[in-house]
Amino acid sequence: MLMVLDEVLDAATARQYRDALQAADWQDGRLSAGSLAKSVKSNQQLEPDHPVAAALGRQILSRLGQHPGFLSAALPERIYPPRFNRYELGGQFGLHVDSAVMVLPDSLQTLRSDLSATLFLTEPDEYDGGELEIETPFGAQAVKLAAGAMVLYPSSSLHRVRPVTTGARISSFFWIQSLVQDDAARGMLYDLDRSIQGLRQSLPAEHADLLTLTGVYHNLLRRWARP
Ligand SMILES: O=C(O)CCC(=O)C(=O)O
Ligand SMILES: [Fe+2]
Repeated sequence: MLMVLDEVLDAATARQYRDALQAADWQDGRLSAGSLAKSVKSNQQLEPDHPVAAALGRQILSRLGQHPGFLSAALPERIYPPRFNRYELGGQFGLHVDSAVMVLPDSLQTLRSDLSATLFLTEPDEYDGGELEIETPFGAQAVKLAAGAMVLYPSSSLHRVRPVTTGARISSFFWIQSLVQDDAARGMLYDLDRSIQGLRQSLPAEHADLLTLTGVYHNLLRRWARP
């Protein structure tokens, strides 16, 4: 399931982030690529412990922790500390698949990548190209979002970033280990949760059907969650 979350950051905050990032010192993205990605990757990244990256990464995590749509869609167990990349002057990231298991920085803990995320920090009209193209069972989907919006997609998908031919595309990217590993099960829980939230707008809180559906949601999550 491919999911777009609008306004993870409001436009003004995204602009502040972009300005702070533009002024930071970037390094070749190949330095952090695995052997497959290295051959197809031409972009720039900030070092994980760069002070700007560390500060903005913490702010993004705290926003996500309060974002009902993100929590419901991702059911996050662990989140990789957000990283930042920039593509310009024809920079791109060819077709690849993300590593399945990652070691969390400064820790011996691992993270299984269930979901990959890109949070766009530059507006679509600031650059040409730069679409994140994700292969899905229904064909390739090209994603290019407003600054502050984020896409979540299964880490099992092949994906690429098309060359940025003018301007610069700056984003944050990271991975999520979900409490519910199976994409289809997670998608059904998301649909159920959204329907329950919708019914809550029009039904009394103690409506018997609403209580039953809420119980079904939690009991399915209890059955499928694997912390
Ligand atoms: O820049 C993006 O949107 C995606 C980056 C990516 O695919 C990766 O770093 O593995
Ligand atoms: Fe990737």
